Amino acid sequence: MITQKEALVRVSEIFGPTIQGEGPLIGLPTVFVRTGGCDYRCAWCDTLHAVDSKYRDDWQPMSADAIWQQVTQLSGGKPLVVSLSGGNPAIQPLGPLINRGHGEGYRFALETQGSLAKDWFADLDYLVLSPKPPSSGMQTDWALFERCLIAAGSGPQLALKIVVFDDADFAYARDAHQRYPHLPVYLQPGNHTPPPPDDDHATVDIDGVMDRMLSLVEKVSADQWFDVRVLPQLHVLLWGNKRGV
Ligand SMILES: C[S@@+](CC[C@H](N)C(=O)[O-])C[C@H]1O[C@@H](n2cnc3c(N)ncnc32)[C@H](O)[C@@H]1O
Ligand SMILES: Nc1nc2[nH]cc(C(=O)O)c2c(=O)[nH]1
Ligand code: SF4
Ligand SMILES: [Mg+2]
Repeated sequence: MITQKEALVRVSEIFGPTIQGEGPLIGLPTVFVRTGGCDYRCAWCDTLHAVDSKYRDDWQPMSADAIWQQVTQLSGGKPLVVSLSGGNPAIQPLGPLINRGHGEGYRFALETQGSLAKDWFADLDYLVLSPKPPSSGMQTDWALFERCLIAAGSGPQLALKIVVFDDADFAYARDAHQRYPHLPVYLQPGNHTPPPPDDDHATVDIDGVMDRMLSLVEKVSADQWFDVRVLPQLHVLLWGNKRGV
């Protein structure tokens, strides 16, 4: 008998329950599955330990079963939202994990930059697309982004979450909203003091982040951009750069 080898997921960390700190599900109790590896390298990435291949030895290849065991242990077997983040989780074969969790009443959200579309996006409950503004040093391929929307179809609830550091980023967010006026937009101020990957106790300049958030609110108001939400990274306000929260 031929048995098909199950594709393994490269996992950087699994943690929770905590609250979702960003975007449309902010405040909701959540378990995070953070995958390792990313096709981007944003200048200000706050999760380099799941991006830089220097840390790949820390990324465990895991089966859906093994991941699921940890998730259910953390949640005490009670269904909640599982947030798939990274790195870019779209690189990983996450379809079987999503199906497994749905069978037990869990819901799944995915955070991705929108550079890689997968058929299993249609199985998600929430797809949070976070295209990267100019300050990241990355360039958005909108055709690839579009493929993510097509793959998702009418399956998950969709949202755009855009990090804003400066005026050029704000203009980028405006443009993204014009491209996809049907998608709810969440703006979040950039953390200009992201942790170096080896030091999750690195201090955050919360005053600086809040200054940026305030100017974001002022820009939104001055622009009369009224169908948008401006949110902080709540977990950063609560725990700074600490990892695993
Ligand atoms: C670490 S990423 C992982 C998922 C995926 N690679 C992405 O970028 O959407 C999760 C979210 O954190 C945001 N993020 C990363 N670094 C940040 C920073 N320094 N300040 C604010 N948000 C940041 C990203 O833009 C993204 O919305
Ligand atoms: N609490 C909490 N909320 C988050 N929202 C997005 C996160 C991420 O790093 O992807 C994150 C995270 O790491 N922690
Ligand atoms: S796309 Fe996401 S995980 Fe990848 S480098 Fe950018 S912020 Fe970090
Ligand atoms: Mg983060």
